[in-house]
Amino acid sequence: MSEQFQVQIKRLPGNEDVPLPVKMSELASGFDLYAAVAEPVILAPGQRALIPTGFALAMPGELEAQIRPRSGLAFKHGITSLNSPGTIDADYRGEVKVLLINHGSESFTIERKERIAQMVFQRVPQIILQEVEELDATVRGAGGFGHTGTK
Ligand SMILES: O=c1ccn([C@H]2C[C@H](O)[C@@H](COP(=O)(O)OP(=O)(O)OP(=O)(O)O)O2)c(=O)[nH]1
Ligand SMILES: [Mg+2]
Repeated sequence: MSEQFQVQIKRLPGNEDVPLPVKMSELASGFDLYAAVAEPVILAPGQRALIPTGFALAMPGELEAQIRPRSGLAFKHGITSLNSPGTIDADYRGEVKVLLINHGSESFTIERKERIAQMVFQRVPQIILQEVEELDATVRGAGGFGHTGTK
């Protein structure tokens, strides 16, 4: 059994009909998120919209939640999360929202209670940034952005 964490979830008023996030298989990484839009939202090609989920979270301080796209929506319709992975900070108590964009060639309608994205919890190590005058030398040095190949 892997490590377990208690994460509190609060359904926001008026969303009793919207399912809370759910794992679709036993070992799924993510909890699928359901749209809590009052009315269907039509996303024309190139358009983006902030989609409410109808819930808020309180998680232990060593965690974050990431909002990731659903690959099926991306593959079939070009619908993805624009700021992927979206970051839900442990101290955020507002409604979790999903920033969707339509990269497809046809309009896509987001209906209430439709599964629009997934939420993966991650451990975030506590980091103390230490300012120094010099960094240690490495073979790579400052090489980056494709310097190891021609493409
Ligand atoms: O996909 C997302 C991304 C963020 N948030 C919420 C939770 C997160 O804790 C907060 C801030 O997100 P972020 O730090 O990415 O945005 P920012 O533009 O830096 O805003 P802020 O100045 O509020 O930190 O917004 C969402 O609900 N969904
Ligand atoms: Mg921020």
